[in-house]
Amino acid sequence: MLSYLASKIPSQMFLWIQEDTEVLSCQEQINRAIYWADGYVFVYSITDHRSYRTIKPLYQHVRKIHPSGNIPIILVGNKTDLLRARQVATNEGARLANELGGAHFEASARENYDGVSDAFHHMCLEVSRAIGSSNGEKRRGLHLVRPKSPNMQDLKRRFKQVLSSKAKSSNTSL
Ligand SMILES: Nc1nc2c(ncn2[C@@H]2O[C@H](COP(=O)(O)OP(=O)(O)OP(=O)(O)O)[C@@H](O)[C@H]2O)c(=O)[nH]1
Repeated sequence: MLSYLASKIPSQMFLWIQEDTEVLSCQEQINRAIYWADGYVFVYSITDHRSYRTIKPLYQHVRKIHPSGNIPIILVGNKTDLLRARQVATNEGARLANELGGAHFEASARENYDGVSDAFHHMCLEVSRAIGSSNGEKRRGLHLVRPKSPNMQDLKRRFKQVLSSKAKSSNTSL
């Protein structure tokens, strides 16, 4: 879920976060959750090309935290029910997934749960394969404390607050 949330955050957000002491802990929480995740589901909307372009910087952020790169990822293009509003072609999604080393899915969370379920089923198989082959070694040399219980709703609310306060301050400085 973290990656889902993260996929909605503009890449510049990470820079803003670094500049803002109050929000630093928020970034830290995100980084911890990234560190501890067993797999990543990157979600974009097929009706919003900007959301698609956000995936790569987010993936690079994840790779900074996991330089080895052998963490399961999948890429999901959501909102396939909105046929006429499509801005991201299926082959664009497939190409990016291939570049990032993961599988590509398209789904409509509104229409039915089959596509969502297929994507998560695939992710679960990949995660169990990765955990099975890691021999319990994965988290040795731990440098980040495991988050107790990431509250994604709270994180999302805080991100929205930060975005709106940044928007307000840039409006007033114009
Ligand atoms: N048509 C359609 N709408 C969807 C689909 N998935 C989500 N939505 C709608 O998209 C909007 C945002 O969905 P949320 O679940 O709130 O996702 P979010 O991450 O908060 O999205 P943003 O607020 O847009 O960043 C809601 O109005 C949902 O009903 C989908 O597959 N198809």
